[in-house]
Amino acid sequence: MVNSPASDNTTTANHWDIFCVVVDNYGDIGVTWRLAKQLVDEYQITVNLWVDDLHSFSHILPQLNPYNVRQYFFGVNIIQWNKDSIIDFTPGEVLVEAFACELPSSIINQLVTLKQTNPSQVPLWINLEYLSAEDWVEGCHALPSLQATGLKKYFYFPGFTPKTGGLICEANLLQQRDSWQHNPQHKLALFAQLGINHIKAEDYVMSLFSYETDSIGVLIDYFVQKTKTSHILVPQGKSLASIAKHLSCSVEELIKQRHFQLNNVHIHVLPMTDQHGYDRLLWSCDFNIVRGEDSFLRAQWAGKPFIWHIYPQEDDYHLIKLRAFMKIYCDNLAPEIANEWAELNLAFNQDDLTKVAEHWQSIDFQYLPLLKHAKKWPIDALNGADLASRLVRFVKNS
Ligand SMILES: Cc1cn([C@H]2C[C@H](O)[C@@H](COP(=O)(O)OP(=O)(O)O[C@H]3O[C@@H](C)[C@H](O)[C@@H](O)[C@H]3O)O2)c(=O)[nH]c1=O
Repeated sequence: MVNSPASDNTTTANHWDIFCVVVDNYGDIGVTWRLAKQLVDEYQITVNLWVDDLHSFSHILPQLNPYNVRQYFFGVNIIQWNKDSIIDFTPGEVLVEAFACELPSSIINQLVTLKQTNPSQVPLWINLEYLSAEDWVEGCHALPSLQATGLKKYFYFPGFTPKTGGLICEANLLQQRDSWQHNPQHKLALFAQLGINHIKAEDYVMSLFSYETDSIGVLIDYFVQKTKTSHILVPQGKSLASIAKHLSCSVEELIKQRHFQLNNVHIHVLPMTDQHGYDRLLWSCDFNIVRGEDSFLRAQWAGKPFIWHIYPQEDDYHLIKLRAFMKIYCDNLAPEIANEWAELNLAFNQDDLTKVAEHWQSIDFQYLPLLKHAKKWPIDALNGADLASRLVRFVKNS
C-alpha cells in the first residue's frame, strides 16, 4: 500500500472517477472499493473514488479516517463527497456512477458544457448496475441511454455469462486462494490472529455474515447435536441479533463475551476486518454464510459450499434473483444435491425453519460433492474474463 496523500483531484485527463453512495450496509462501497483497487493495481489507471459515507467505509478499511475529505490508500484517491461539496471536479476518461447513484447537477452541467466546447473530452459515462444472474441482463448490458441533456450514459451489468459485464475477481486471486488452502497452518494462524487459539485443523468451521434470521438458530441446534466440534465465526454485525435471540441473551453480552459454548459448538464473535482479511476468512472455513452482493461473490471465489442470504427486496423480488443464480450454479451439479442445496437456500431466505433443518442435514451428508463443485465453479462463472478486464475493454472500444 502506497500512502502518500493525494493533494487534489486534478489528476491527468486519463483518470477515472467512480461515484458511490452508501445506501445501506457495506455492499455499495465494498464493490466499488474492490473495483477501484483492481483498476489501479492491474491496469495502472489513476482512480478517484468519491464516497458519501466514510464512516461505513471505515468498517471495511480500518485505516481510513472518516473525517478526512481526501486520502489515499492502495493507490486510490478516496474523496468524501456530497452534492454541495463538489467544486473542483475535473472530468477524466471515464465516469462510473455506481448503482444509479445520482451525480450532482454541477457535474452534469460541466459535462454538458464540455460536450458543447470540446466533445472529444467528455468522459465515458457508465452506470455500474447491481449483479444479477437473471436472463434479461444479457440484453441490457452495455446499452446506451440518451439523456435529456444530450449526454449519453451506458448501462454496465455485471453477470455470469460472456455477454454480460463479468464478475469482479482479481487476476491472481484463485492462485492465492489455492496456496492458502494448501497449508492448514494458514487458517490456524488467521484464527489465532483473530483471537481464537483452540480451533484444531480437523474441526468444522463456518463463517456467518448474514442479515437477521431465525434460520441461524436451526443451524446452531443442528451442530449442538453432533459429536464433531464446530466453530461458528461471526463478524460483528446483523447476525448477532439472531444469535442473541436464540441464546436468550443480549447482543451487548455477545460482543462483550465474544465466545459462547454449547456442547461441542463454539460461537466466536469477530471484529470486522478489511476485505483482504475477510477473503482469507472465507478461504479458511468449511462453509460460509454470506449475503448482499460482494460477500456472495467472494464466497464463490473461496471455492467452499455456501448459503446466500440475499438482500431482501420489495414483493420478494430477491427470490427471483436467488432462483436465477441457483439455476446457473446448479447446472453441472448432480440433480439430487442441487435440489437439496437450492431448497436449503430458499428455506433459509424465507425463514422456513423446518425445511432449513431438513435440507441442512442432507447438505451436510453431501458435503464432499458440493465442495468439489464449489472448487470448480469459479472458472465456469468467470468465462475467461473478469469484470475489470471487460470494463477496460468496453472503454477502449467505445
Ligand atoms: C464481514 C466483513 C465484510 N467485509 C466486506 C465484504 C463486502 O465488501 C462488504 C459486505 O457487502 P455485501 O456482502 O454486498 O453485503 P451488504 O449487506 O453489506 O451490502 C448490501 O448492501 C445493499 C445496499 C445492496 O443493495 C446489497 O446488494 C448489498 O450490496 O463488507 C469486510 O471487508 N470485512 C468483514 O469483516
